Amino acid sequence: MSRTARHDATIDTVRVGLEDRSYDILVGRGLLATAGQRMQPVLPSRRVVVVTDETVARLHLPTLLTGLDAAGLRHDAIVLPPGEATKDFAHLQTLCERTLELGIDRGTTMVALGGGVIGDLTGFAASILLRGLGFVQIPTTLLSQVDSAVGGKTAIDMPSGKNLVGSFHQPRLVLADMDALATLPRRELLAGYAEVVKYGLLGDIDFFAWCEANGAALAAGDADIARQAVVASCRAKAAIVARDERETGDRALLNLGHTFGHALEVERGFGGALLHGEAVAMGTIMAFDLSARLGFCPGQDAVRVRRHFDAVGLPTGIAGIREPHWTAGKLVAHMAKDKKAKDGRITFILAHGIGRAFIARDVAVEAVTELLADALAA
Ligand SMILES: NC(=O)c1ccc[n+]([C@@H]2O[C@H](COP(=O)([O-])OP(=O)(O)OC[C@H]3O[C@@H](n4cnc5c(N)ncnc54)[C@H](O)[C@@H]3O)[C@@H](O)[C@H]2O)c1
Ligand SMILES: O=C(O)C(=O)C[C@@H](O)[C@H](O)[C@H](O)COP(=O)(O)O
Ligand SMILES: [Zn+2]
Repeated sequence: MSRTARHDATIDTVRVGLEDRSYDILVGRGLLATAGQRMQPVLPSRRVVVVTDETVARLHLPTLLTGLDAAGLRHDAIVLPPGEATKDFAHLQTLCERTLELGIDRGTTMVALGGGVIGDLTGFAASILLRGLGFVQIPTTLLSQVDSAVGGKTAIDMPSGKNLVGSFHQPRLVLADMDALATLPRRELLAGYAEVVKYGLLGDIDFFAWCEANGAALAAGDADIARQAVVASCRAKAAIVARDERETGDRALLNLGHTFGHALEVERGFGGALLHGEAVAMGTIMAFDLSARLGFCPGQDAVRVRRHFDAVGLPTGIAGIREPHWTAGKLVAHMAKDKKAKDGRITFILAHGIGRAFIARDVAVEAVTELLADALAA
């Protein structure tokens, strides 16, 4: 079975079906405080190393540690600086050295407590430490709950591109505690929402309509709407990952908005001026605009996508972030380093309409350059 889902009063369970690497995603409240007991069945020993960032450590680490104590688990914590700049080689080295100094063994489990930065970095460290440790994801941002904690892509950024060094390494459990979202700044909530909308845009027009109806409430902090969004997103991602774990086909659809978005992130630098989800929102609009220009997609669908991102308060154009030295050519050069590129050609995720994304390998670079030049001039 590729996935299952059941509901038991407060906790939803979504199964990621990957044979002997299958695992559950639990979505609900109070999961940090009960994490030790919930993790125990997937731990090879009673020892865990929690990795988090300074902000999350202050807000949520004490609750998690209480939960680990309650289950009698031995734990250490490693706290790193917050932000995208931490997802680099230097912090990977620090994390590996500090973990090894703790005297771990192959039965030790790494626990990522935080957003996608901590999850991607910790997952990658877990995949290489002692040639592979188990790890558990405890995502605390909307983005990490709906996307990065699920599916086993782990990575660090390189100066030349996003996620260019990494591995596929599935977690053994994902605990998405909805209580954690209560402390998340609105800008981060919105950035995560861009990846929620992605699931509707790539394959489910009804879910996009749900987003149009509920996005404003989610952005305003409605916890029940957020929970529904997390469950629906995890179901959508689990289904894709179960049929294409290593992105040999369909999984590339999850990259909708990312060919453009990653190029914007690299050009802007990894310092927080542009969040990943914000770049994905801008990139998704560009992908729909390009689809419309190339005649694949009705122009009204591209307008509808832009209108929704605009309505919830996500940035929709690059005017606010571009710097004077940016050119369409530079952005295209970044895209050429994208991991989806094949035989020297950039791969794009385009759409025949809302909910109908497809993988396009033969897009004329002139059309992309023209679109970017227009966006830069707007
Ligand atoms: N592996 C994947 O499949 C995948 C998918 C999507 C994105 N990503 C990656 O995820 C990263 C972005 O993740 P992100 O958006 O979670 O960013 P992040 O990890 O930088 O977290 C955003 C900010 O929110 C703070 N924070 C986290 N939880 C909080 C909470 N509960 N309350 C208050 N503050 C909190 C963090 O300290 C940080 O400053 C990018 O590097 C992106 O490439 C990976
Ligand atoms: O899980 C996936 O597959 C994704 O593409 C999810 C994306 O939201 C995420 O940003 C991912 O890290 C991008 O992957 P990459 O392979 O382009 O680095
Ligand atoms: Zn993403």
